Amino acid sequence: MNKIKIGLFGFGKTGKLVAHEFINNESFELVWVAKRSASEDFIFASDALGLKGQSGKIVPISEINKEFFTNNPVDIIVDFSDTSGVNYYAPAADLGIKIISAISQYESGDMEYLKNLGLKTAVLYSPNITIGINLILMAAQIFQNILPHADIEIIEEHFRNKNEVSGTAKKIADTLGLDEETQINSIRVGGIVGKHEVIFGLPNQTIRLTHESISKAAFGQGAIFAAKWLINAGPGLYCMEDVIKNRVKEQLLEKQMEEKASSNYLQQFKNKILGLFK
Ligand SMILES: NC(=O)C1=CN([C@@H]2O[C@H](COP(=O)(O)OP(=O)(O)OC[C@H]3O[C@@H](n4cnc5c(N)ncnc54)[C@H](OP(=O)(O)O)[C@@H]3O)[C@@H](O)[C@H]2O)C=CC1
Ligand SMILES: O=C(O)C1=N[C@H](C(=O)O)C[C@H](O)C1
Repeated sequence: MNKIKIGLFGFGKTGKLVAHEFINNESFELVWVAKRSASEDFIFASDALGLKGQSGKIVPISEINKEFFTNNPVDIIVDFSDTSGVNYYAPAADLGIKIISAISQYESGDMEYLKNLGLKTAVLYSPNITIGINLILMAAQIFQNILPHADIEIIEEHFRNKNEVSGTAKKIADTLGLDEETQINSIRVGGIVGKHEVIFGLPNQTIRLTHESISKAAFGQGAIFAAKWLINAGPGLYCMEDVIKNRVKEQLLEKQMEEKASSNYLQQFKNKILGLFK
């Protein structure tokens, strides 16, 4: 089966781990990696990561344009750079290249821009692309519906020098209709990769939904999960919830088919047995 070709924006603290996951996944080929500055030391991302082969030619973002995309075709761009990465999406969308944007916080207006790009190609946006945090987000909405009177607070914990409030926490707050200014509590200590907790306070009990990214590899695994779905998606703007819901539907359908097949089999077996006594 043809491998899914990936172009990666960003080769920093997260991009390096994401590249590692894609290189080591046999369903994908990491074709190139674009970063802000040219690489002085390595030609390929695989070299920089100490991996065999020649995967992910490292190029400066200044080389990225329609001609580059035409000469270095990929199926999906995965963006772990920064908000400026969005400036390079349009020529890719024109060529039908799909886009996974994992930039955690966009400037105002950028989301509308992504929606417009979704008219041309499949665009998935996720401020936190781990499967786990998106399951928490889905569960938190269900809990809030069941417990409309609960007090809700969010705690987000990250590494010492993360300057901005977590984009993930803002998305959770926005989804639950919370006040970003007063109901998100940020902790910055050590090298915490990313931990989010949604606390539901009730008079006689407290419910806590917690997700912790132990390694940045979790973001690469989430991007892989998303890419395997997005490759078959039509134009539109999607989120991780769409991917997860689709997977749940597929699994329920498979289970229904299995049950139907087994009940048909049992019915045929019963008919054969009964036929022996006629
Ligand atoms: N959605 C998710 O699940 C997650 C999202 N993120 C987000 O990913 C982004 C990167 O995080 P992190 O790796 O920690 O940041 P770093 O600062 O460590 O890395 C940023 C990388 O992007 C490159 N870069 C900067 N601007 C551009 C550009 N315009 N085009 C291409 N490359 C560019 C930098 O290049 P150079 O090395 O040359 O300076 C660097 O390689 C952030 O927005 C962060 O919030 C992070 C984790 C999870
Ligand atoms: O900067 C990071 O590292 C992360 N940023 C994202 C955020 O701001 O929510 C996602 C993850 O928590 C890691």
